[in-house]
Amino acid sequence: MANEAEIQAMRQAIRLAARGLATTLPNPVVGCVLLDPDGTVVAEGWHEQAGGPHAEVMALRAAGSRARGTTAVVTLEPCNHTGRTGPCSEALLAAGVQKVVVAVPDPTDAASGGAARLRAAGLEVETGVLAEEAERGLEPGEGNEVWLTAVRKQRPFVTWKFAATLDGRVAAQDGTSQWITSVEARSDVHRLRAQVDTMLVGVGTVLADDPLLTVRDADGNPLARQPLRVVADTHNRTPANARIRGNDAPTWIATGAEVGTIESRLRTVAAPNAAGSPQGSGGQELGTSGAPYAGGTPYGGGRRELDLHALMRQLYARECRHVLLEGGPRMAGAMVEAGLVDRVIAYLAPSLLGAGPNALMDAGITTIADVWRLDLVDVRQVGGDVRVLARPRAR
Ligand SMILES: Nc1nc(O)c(N)c(N[C@@H]2O[C@H](COP(=O)(O)O)[C@@H](O)[C@H]2O)n1
Repeated sequence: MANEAEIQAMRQAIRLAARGLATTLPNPVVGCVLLDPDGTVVAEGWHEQAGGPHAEVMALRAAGSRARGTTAVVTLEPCNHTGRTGPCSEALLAAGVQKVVVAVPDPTDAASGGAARLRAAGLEVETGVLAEEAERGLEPGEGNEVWLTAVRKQRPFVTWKFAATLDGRVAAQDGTSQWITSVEARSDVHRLRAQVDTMLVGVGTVLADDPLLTVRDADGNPLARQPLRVVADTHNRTPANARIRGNDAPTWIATGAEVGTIESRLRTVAAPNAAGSPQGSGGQELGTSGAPYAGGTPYGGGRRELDLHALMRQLYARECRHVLLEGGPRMAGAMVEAGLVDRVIAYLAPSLLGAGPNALMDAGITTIADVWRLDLVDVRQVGGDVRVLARPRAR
């Protein structure tokens, strides 16, 4: 059983870990606190960036010779491998640490085994201490959930973000959409973008909005570290002069050539109400090109559509761990239907449009029994808008 001092130290380690949220990908966020036998904090450390020292090594360096005889309280099982840096299990042993308290086991084949190694060397090792808090965060979205989910599922964690009016519209009937939400909400989105390594949009969004999709500071200047911008575009319709092709950040136009496409059955839908489905026509849904749209998991106009699961696997292989899905409604629908959305962040403006596209279209849900239910994680006001953070329930 962890004692009170160790539990308090774990809370602090979780807070420390969160300092790395915008800098550690593709690595986890990890925090470490060293306690002396009285429960007094000797030193702290956190993982700052991939390739840099791990949290345990940072704490050991800060403690120096005072590390001997301490208890290391760490949010992720100490690694037991040589990757970009050496094994933390050996560093803890060499420093003379007596006990190790861990929140979450390392799920990777490569690095796990630290707890067993330390036990084999005679140390007391306790695991599972504040595991839920370490994974989910003390503040919503500030834990190691992104990395843990990505590694467990072998695909990037996907956050779907949208901004809409209270009646769920993401644009007006004429297609105009700037700006639905307040300047504060838009700044909040840039904080979110800074925490991801990939941004994904459908080509419809590129054609409609010509977005830049970079991370910018409060003055509008691009940050040094920019996520990879990915456009799902099976029909190669991203214009040559689209802003997303600019040099501000890396871009991948995913046409299917590298990812693969799948053939999908044609889905007919009930005659839509004109306001809710601008492309709807006489009961058969049309693709963005006007060709019959083949619904289902894939996305794109016509029958040849991007294999979204393959796209996620490819992104994972490129070391992408956190995808921010930024639009549009059909892309979001395809991702939801594919079971590829792990978190939803909605910015809702206290305004109404009454017509125009909805945030989510054609997610393969036709009856209320199949409604996509989510758990509310956090609701707060941002500027003049409301931000809702929700997590899908397992289906
Ligand atoms: N326990 C622990 N503390 C940290 O601070 C960490 N960054 C990790 N990461 C684990 O080690 C792998 C990365 O190792 P390199 O940075 O390449 O040396 C990472 O995949 C985790 O399993 N663990």
